Amino acid sequence: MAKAGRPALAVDFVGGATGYKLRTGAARSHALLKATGMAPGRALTIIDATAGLGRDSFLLAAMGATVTLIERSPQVHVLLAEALDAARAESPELAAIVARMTLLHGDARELLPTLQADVVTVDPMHPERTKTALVKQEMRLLRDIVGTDPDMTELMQAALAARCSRVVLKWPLRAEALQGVRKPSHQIPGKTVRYDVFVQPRLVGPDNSRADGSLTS
Ligand SMILES: C[S@@+](CC[C@H](N)C(=O)[O-])C[C@H]1O[C@@H](n2cnc3c(N)ncnc32)[C@H](O)[C@@H]1O
Repeated sequence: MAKAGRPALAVDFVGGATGYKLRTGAARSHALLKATGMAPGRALTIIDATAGLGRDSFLLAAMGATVTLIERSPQVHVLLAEALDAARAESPELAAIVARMTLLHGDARELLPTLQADVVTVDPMHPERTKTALVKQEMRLLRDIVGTDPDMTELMQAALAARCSRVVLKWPLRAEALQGVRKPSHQIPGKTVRYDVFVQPRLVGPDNSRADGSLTS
């Protein structure tokens, strides 16, 4: 429930910032696309391990990816489910995007070992900035519900152990690297956040098969 005098947290794929990015074409040059390795004609499968307000997932699905969203907060999961339903009913274009999105409720640390995708994205709640006015209101509302994600290192370790070829961590531009997580392969800076990209070593099984089922020579 919203605190007195404060608006309630809302997830909106039809209007708002998400809709704006799509309408103006700004989505096509978004740094997240580069970080995930998306390119025209390259439809990736992506697991968004921290779905939150679903904006990153929606952007990726709108650009052609098939996205599995994982959210552990029951309240946020309900908001996401309702927003997906609303977008599905809004127009055939939005329904086509939503058809590429699958929402799961649960803890990604437990679900990731059961899933497989090209890319896993992780965007935990970022450390609070000293100038709290700079934190967008919707992030403050989200933090009131989900807290601070103190187990984000464990989540990153689960992501790095998952069956995927790339992990992307969204993190504040100038923040220290997460303790207990290996160095990223490279970083892609945005205006206020950066994307730490971890290219995964190719997994080869005892029978010379790779994680994707193909055989090594
Ligand atoms: C910063 S928000 C993500 C915002 C999202 N990238 C977006 O575009 O709206 C982080 C979200 O991840 C969720 N979360 C954190 N750790 C999680 C975990 N281990 N499993 C599932 N969800 C998790 C939190 O409940 C919160 O809703």
